Amino acid sequence: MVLVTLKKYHGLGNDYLIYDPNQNRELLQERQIQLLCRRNTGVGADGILSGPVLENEKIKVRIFNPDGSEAERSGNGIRIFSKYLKDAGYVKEKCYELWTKAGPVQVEFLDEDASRMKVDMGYAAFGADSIHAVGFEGDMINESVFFCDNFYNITCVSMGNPNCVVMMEEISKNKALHLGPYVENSKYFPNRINMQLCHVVDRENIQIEIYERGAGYTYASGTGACAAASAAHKLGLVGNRVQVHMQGGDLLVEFAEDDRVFMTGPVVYIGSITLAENFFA
Ligand SMILES: N[C@@H](CCC[C@H](N)C(=O)O)C(=O)O
Repeated sequence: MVLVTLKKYHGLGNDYLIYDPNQNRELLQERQIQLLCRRNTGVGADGILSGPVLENEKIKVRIFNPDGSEAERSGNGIRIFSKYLKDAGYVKEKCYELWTKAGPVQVEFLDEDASRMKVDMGYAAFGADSIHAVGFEGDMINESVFFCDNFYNITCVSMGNPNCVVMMEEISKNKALHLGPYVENSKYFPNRINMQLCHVVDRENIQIEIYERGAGYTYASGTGACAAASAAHKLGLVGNRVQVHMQGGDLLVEFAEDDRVFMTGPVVYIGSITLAENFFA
């Protein structure tokens, strides 16, 4: 009898399952990830964090979208996985380094129960090559691009993973649901892309709606928040400290003197799940 156990956490309503290979026997296959993430017939999640894999003194995590594809990075995923590492006793320090497919990030726990963290997300990159965009050269800042029904002003940002920030006067969930699939699967982005609709409220506040690659509409995104704030910062629309307002709540994004990006926000533990023996059958 093989019992599969998972933990569930969320960051501002962006929910993830933790699959710890040290507690379970086998690695999850693409089809199993899809089944687990289904809202009505599975456990339901915006993604799966598989780890920790402990190698050469590095702590590694793999990030999977609900369609089974692997993401290079996830901001909420990093905070969620960090809380799990604390809760499960893997990490005892106040600061530690976590390795994602896109390289390492530095995490600082801001309180005893690891429910709030500040993460050094590295630098935003705006080059077409950093998101493997086709048909563009150099930085993709404030480009007018046609998607489905209209021209949109976009700024593309790699936060380790690819993001397309669409600047708009008014944003809504319906607009994200309408435009998201066209942007995600556009011919310009053969690796697909995450989309953020972004409304700049003032120099300290922006509002975003998110449509994620491999996941669809989500309540919040850490890399999405950093990408949108970075786009607004690059365009000179915001200062060095930006509150990013999303359906699920707010993340603070800060820029250092050299434009290094820091993300601060919460994580909540939901519970532990043991799958029915025949769940994958
Ligand atoms: N929810 C995330 C981003 C997850 C990965 C994304 N869907 C991708 O494929 O890049 C976040 O909080 O950053």
